Amino acid sequence: DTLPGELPVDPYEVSNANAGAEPVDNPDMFAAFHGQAGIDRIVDDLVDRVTVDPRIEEIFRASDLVRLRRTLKEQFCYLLDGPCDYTGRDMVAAHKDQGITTREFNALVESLQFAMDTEGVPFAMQNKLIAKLAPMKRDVVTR
Ligand code: HEM
Repeated sequence: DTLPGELPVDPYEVSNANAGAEPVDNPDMFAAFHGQAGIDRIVDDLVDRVTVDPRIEEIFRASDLVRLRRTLKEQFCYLLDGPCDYTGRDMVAAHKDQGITTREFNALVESLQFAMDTEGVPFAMQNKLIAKLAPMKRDVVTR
């Protein structure tokens, strides 16, 4: 559910299909990310990094970071086959007005890798999440 401080958004259909991929087919992934607490730390670290990264911070200036943290935590938990549903918007809708480039996409992935390293997620498990996210590039990158 929405958290205190979240800004309202236009109505949309809530569905796990909005997460952009099916969960990983690996029962060890959720534990490898240290469960919901680990995912929460990774997402918070990721958002902290991208919002100060001079390559991309401007893109996040107008966004609702309370909502972004919540929906990213849900999405990662869902994709890692954890006990979550994703309630956010689909990847096209979430990124369509942002003019994101491939370089900017790669900058965010780099921050995610730092965040997963900091959490101590094994490299092979990191790569399985990255492999889930990589095809979403076509929905996120618009220029
Ligand atoms: C595969 C990579 C990515 C994933 C999985 C992802 C995921 C998400 C999610 C779950 C949301 C929130 C959806 C909602 O509010 O309902 C979101 C919003 C957003 N994303 Fe991404 N994202 C990705 C790449 C990027 C990149 C590369 C950038 C910029 C460099 C970016 C910038 C943003 C911004 C600024 C918002 C907030 C939009 C708003 O305030 O309306 N995202 N993203």
